[in-house]
Amino acid sequence: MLSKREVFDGVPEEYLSHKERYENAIRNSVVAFSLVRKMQEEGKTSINNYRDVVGGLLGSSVLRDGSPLGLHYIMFMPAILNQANEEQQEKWLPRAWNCSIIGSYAQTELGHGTFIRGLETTATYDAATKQFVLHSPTLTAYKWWPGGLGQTANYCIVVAQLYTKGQCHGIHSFIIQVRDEETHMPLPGIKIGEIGAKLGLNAVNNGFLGFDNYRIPRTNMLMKHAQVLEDGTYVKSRHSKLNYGAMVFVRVVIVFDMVNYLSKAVTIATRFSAVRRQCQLKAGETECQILDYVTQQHKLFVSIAAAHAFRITANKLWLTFNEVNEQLVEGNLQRLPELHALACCLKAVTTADTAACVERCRLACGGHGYMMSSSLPLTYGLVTAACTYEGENTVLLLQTARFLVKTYQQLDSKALTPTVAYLKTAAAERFCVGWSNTTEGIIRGFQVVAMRVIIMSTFNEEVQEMSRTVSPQLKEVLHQLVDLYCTYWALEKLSDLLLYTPISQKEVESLRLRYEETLTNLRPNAVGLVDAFDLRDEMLQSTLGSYDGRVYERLMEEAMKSPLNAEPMLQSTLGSYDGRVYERLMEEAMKSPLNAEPVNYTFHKYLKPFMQGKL
Ligand SMILES: CCCCC/C=C/C(=O)SCCNC(=O)CCNC(=O)[C@H](O)C(C)(C)COP(=O)(O)OP(=O)(O)OC[C@H]1O[C@@H](n2cnc3c(N)ncnc32)[C@H](O)[C@@H]1OP(=O)(O)O
Ligand SMILES: Cc1cc2nc3c(=O)[nH]c(=O)nc-3n(C[C@H](O)[C@H](O)[C@H](O)COP(=O)(O)OP(=O)(O)OC[C@H]3O[C@@H](n4cnc5c(N)ncnc54)[C@H](O)[C@@H]3O)c2cc1C
Repeated sequence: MLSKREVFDGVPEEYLSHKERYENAIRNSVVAFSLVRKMQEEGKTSINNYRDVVGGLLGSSVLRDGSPLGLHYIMFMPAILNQANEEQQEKWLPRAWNCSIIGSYAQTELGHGTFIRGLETTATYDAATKQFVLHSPTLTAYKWWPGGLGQTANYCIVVAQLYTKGQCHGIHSFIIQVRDEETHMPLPGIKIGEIGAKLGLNAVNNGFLGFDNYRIPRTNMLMKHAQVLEDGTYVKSRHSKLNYGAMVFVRVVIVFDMVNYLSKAVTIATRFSAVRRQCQLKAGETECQILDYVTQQHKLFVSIAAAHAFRITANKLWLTFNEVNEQLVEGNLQRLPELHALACCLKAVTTADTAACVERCRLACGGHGYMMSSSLPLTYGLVTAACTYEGENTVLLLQTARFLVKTYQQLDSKALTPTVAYLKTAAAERFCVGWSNTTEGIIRGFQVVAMRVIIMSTFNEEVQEMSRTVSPQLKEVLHQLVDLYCTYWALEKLSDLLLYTPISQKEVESLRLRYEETLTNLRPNAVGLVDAFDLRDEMLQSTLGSYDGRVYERLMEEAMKSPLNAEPMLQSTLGSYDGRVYERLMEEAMKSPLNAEPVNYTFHKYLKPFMQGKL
């Protein structure tokens, strides 16, 4: 539906100013998300399947550098669903769902991201007026990063330290209006703006937000789990981490996003490698397709396998997420720590691997991969952001490690849930069972090492299952992909396997041979495998990766669109000699042209009619 709409104006985004990019993004987002509303009216989408619909739109080329409306769907609505009581959901969800209000999620502050218990924003209950007073006591307490908050959202979920009857009860969430619904002007007591240009996601309109003793009604605290009664009495949640549910949801969604980005990148690089010819094996011969070089296959094929492995794992994670949430509704919190550990681990592993794979795809395209028109630099900008947002990867891996160590310590006393059941056998098998160079053998080795096993065994099990119903030819290719994924990681993580399993030098050598043979066996199907991702040219938006292979013609056509470039400046807000990091970040943010006016014209022209259902 999107590709039939007139959303592109023909000028590559790279040549637009920061402000124009925002304005373009609002226009395109309104067109794209009005489709969600249309599908909703036609009964084609509901709150239950909107992950697919919204995920698809956000991953589409129309919103190729992100969307200022993304957070509204990805975090604002899920936070209301997860943290608001029934009455609050009835009040806010219909308005959010039809976009008559647009929201963001404001948790991170200028001085605090990972350690959320250390947030500085306060929400102090005033029983006399039945209001909370929101305040940012310092510069480092300013909210910093929330998507769409700069000039787009008029509401947001704010995470703040709750004070009542003189006591702090830790961080809680509040729904807060930041702009007037009619004029879109910031409300008194609210200081709001955009944080400025970034490595990628420049259309997202990430914002900052400060409060000057700003008052909201008591009922704007999200009270599904913990409550503040009218007289200021605090009622505790049955589990302090239930309020973190929206973060867990987004971590699951991110795994799906990575499948999308990885399949795009590897489609572009594989198609290009079939077109590109470089070097002669013998003088006078035609130059070779670079896809025929084993080194090139080594760069690319693991990404094809990983895209399938991640998709299968994402689906399984989604099922687990829904199962555990159903149990939470029934009051059973037993699997919450497992879900948290799984979501942290898979978000971290898939974003880190995707970022590495996308960069390899870019390098695999040589100089042309460095062109913005290849779409690979932009894709890298998007995936590397995911290594940081929604929980920095190292920190998330430490959360999973904490859960694994705790589980391991209780191995004999506790029944293990399916995703960690391998710990029991792995502990018993360590060094006792010999090494085997088969897929199952490698998985067993990784169970001992306890790394990446989730993804690998899920991929293997699912392919075994599929093999029962598909043609022998397809079965063979699917098994080659699983083999490739497992042998690749066995060779990458040799030091772990050498430390913790009895793998021998001879077995390592034969593993290398097996890996190279699998690359060669996959070569004839490489282009077919990426075609099978079924990504339309309009979605890829790449000069290198289009289906028809007109790489050189497209590169020239794109080059012809270039105006003269302004010279870039080399400056850093973070690294100056005087250490005025936060002051400089704020000074730079204030230079953003978007902050020069309190309301951008796109609000009146697009957002407001959209929010009022007139578009
Ligand atoms: C298109 C996509 C757009 C995406 C836009 C991006 C949006 C954002 O980035 S929003 C901001 C996201 N921010 C973060 O993700 C912050 C990361 N930090 C955290 O999640 C947490 O602070 C933490 C997990 C690193 C630690 O939390 P903390 O409260 O300090 O934890 P404690 O040390 O007090 O307790 C640890 C205890 O709690 C368990 N736990 C932590 N989180 C959860 C959870 N979500 N669910 C269940 N359990 C959780 C943890 O496992 C520990 O348990 P025990 O070992 O039993 O003590
Ligand atoms: C593109 C983008 C969009 C975002 N969107 C939003 C949004 O919509 N809403 C929102 O609220 N936030 C948002 N964020 C903020 C994001 O959630 C944080 O940046 C993220 O949680 C990491 O926190 P930080 O920046 O404070 O990093 P830090 O925690 O300061 O990390 C810096 C370094 O310290 C290390 N480190 C930190 N703690 C530990 C530890 N305990 N042990 C070992 N190492 C540690 C990290 O590994 C990292 O190497 C966004 C960020 C980005 C980049």
